[in-house]
Amino acid sequence: MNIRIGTRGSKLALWQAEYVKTRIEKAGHTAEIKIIQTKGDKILDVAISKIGSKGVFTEEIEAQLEDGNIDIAVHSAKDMQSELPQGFDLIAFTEREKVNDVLVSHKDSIDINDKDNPIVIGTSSTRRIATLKHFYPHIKTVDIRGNLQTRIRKMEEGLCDAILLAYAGVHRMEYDDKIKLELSTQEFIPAVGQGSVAIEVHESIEDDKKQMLRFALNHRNTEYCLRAERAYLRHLQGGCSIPVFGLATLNSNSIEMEAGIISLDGQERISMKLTDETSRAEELGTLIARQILKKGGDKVLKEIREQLSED
Ligand SMILES: NCc1[nH]cc(CCC(=O)O)c1CC(=O)O
Repeated sequence: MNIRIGTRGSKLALWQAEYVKTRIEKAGHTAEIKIIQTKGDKILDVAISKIGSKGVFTEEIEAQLEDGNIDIAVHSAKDMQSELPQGFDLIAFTEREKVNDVLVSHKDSIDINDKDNPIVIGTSSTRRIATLKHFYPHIKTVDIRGNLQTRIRKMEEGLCDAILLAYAGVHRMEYDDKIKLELSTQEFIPAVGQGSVAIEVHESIEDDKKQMLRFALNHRNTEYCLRAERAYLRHLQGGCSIPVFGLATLNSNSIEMEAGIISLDGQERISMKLTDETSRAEELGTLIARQILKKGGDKVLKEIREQLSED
């Protein structure tokens, strides 16, 4: 079989597409990569949250899937909305990379606890900003956009002392030597889906192709975790600009998930941990979401939505 892979053209997106291509080839098939420009790639000077519509990085790719010009689209799982447009589905999740966030810097000494000379951290993620405000209130943050290469340049030009990023992306772009600190997943619980690559298809895909792709690309344990986390996100209706977090892990026969929400100012952080049978991954995600809402998450979520729509 030959699989046509659609992807954005960023370096990280291309790494993901190449990775998927190699896996398909190892399973004895062929694959080719088609780069697709999205609205999000063209508009670089406006905050994503202000471009407006959902799916600024996916619309054009989904159009190609629907028209049958490509068979699959490859995305960072964490960038995928919790509910896809009608007719689209995620059919595989690749084995998850280490899930931590890390501090990347060109400087030798980076001390996140130094209150006398607090470091300035570059990040645009509401989850990371709020988490820093909660656990490290002395730290200042500065907005930083662009791909990893651009962010590192801006940091080196003096915008900030360090940038806060997902280990997975830093490692894939081979900047490991700039990692100065690994944040604990107890404080910095990652974004839903962080570290895994998701395979999207349109429902018109042939069954045998779909099965081959699942066999070649899907990592079962990762899939259970991602299904739990995405169910959590779906129930909260959290988009990528809302500081919610969730991390599921598998033990021998059970799935454990810790998830929560944090107010934009970092003051209120609601989180909880629950365990269930692996086969009940989605129910677990939904249950945690319900409990979080009940524990005050509904109020925090409402506040966040109001604050985000004001700016
Ligand atoms: N939101 C951007 C994004 N989407 C995926 C990754 C890389 C790692 C991953 O796939 O989880 C990143 C960068 C980051 O958050 O540091």
